[in-house]
Amino acid sequence: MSDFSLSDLERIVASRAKASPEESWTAKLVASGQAKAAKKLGEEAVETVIAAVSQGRPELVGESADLLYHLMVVLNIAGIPLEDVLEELQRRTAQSGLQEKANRPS
Ligand SMILES: N=c1c2ncn([C@@H]3O[C@H](COP(=O)(O)OP(=O)(O)OP(=O)(O)O)[C@@H](O)[C@H]3O)c2ncn1[C@@H]1O[C@H](COP(=O)(O)O)[C@@H](O)[C@H]1O
Repeated sequence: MSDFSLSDLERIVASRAKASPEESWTAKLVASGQAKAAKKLGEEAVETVIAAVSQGRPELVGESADLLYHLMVVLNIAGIPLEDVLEELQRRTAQSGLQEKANRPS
């Protein structure tokens, strides 16, 4: 069981965002702006989908790691703490996803 958490990744991303773009992918991505970082996140999402439907377990694990890392970069650029996302997920535990879908205004 890994003791590495998304909070650890959030801290690493925040710290590396301040590094030089020549020595850090995170800094390079942050310097390139939200449009580029979000596009990269989208690519990683597609690669994760491909891994889920047509590749093996190691590929899905690897692409999922890329996806979560790039999501952390996008959240960092937007100034949204991981805590806000976790709070939203916690709020949603009050009802099932099917209930929420059924109660949406049409
Ligand atoms: N978890 C990651 C992580 N996952 C993926 N990547 C990088 O994301 C980049 C894009 O990944 P791809 O596989 O899509 O590579 P690619 O398709 O060749 O990329 P391009 O064609 O778009 O250039 C690669 O350079 C990967 O190394 C990551 N870069 C950094 N981290 C974490 O951030 C820390 C700091 O990294 P730096 O900011 O580079 O110092 C690392 O120690 C890790 O903890």
